[in-house]
Amino acid sequence: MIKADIGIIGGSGLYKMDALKDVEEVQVDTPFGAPSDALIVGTLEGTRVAFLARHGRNHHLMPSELPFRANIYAMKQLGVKYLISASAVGSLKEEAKPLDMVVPDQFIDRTKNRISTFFGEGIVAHIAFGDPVCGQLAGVVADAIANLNLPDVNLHRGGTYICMEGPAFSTKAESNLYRSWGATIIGMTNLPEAKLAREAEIAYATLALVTDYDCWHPDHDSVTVDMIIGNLQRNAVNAQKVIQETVRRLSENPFTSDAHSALEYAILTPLDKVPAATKDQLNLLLQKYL
Ligand SMILES: CSC[C@H]1O[C@H](OP(=O)(O)O)[C@H](O)[C@@H]1O
Ligand SMILES: Nc1ncnc2[nH]cnc12
Repeated sequence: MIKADIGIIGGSGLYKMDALKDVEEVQVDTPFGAPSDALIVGTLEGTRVAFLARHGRNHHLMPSELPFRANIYAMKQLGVKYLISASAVGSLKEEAKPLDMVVPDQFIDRTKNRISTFFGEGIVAHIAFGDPVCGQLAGVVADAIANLNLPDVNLHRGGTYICMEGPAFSTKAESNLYRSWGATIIGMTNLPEAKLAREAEIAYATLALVTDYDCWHPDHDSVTVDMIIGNLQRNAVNAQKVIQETVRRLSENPFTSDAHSALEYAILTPLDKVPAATKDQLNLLLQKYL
């Protein structure tokens, strides 16, 4: 059975991890369909890790098309306990410059069209989500960034990530509205992942890599893909260094997170009243509570 302790989801620009050794490509099937791509399981800093390109290795899936449930369930099937999500983001604050890294601690949901729960079909659960990322894992990621001292990269500990539907970027009115809410960064992918990871009792943290100033900044042109391609490439190199350092630190100091028992008091439906087909489908999440 192929196993990995740490999962890595690579976003725009990060389609592979060059430093992985003893690599196996695993086609994982889940009750929620196929993930975005094969999972690449390999050794990094002596630990087995599983890498998944969120949009597929050729970036063929839009944010609204991503199989979020399959992606998180596939990680769970491999035994992943810690999940690091690398993501390209626009900046909503002057001080968060392109190439900077933000480790957010909050999200605001502006998506319209995402399935963000494994529950339903005869079972109801409400996970606590006041602190949507695992503070311990976020701390390890932030410490890794601080320790690396990458040129032209400032670290921002904490901040709010607006998750919009896309695929079009925001209007200036929207961008300024999010700024008035005090948000730090904007992207299109991380909130459904964070919710599903919490339901799957996987500790989740975001490594947000700033590519642009969205469209609010008077001294910068509005974001276009063409404009951010160079930053995506530089960010991908930096992200791999941060992920490697994070994995090294995690392997040396593994921890138990509240996320690892998130379902303990979340399920309202008596488990003996849950339809058998639903119980089967969610077996991996429910087995420890049966
Ligand atoms: C490359 S511009 C928009 C695109 O980038 C972000 O992707 P990811 O979060 O997967 O790194 C953003 O969410 C959009 O999908
Ligand atoms: N400005 C932006 N808005 C939404 N997602 C992004 N990903 C990178 N830059 C972005």
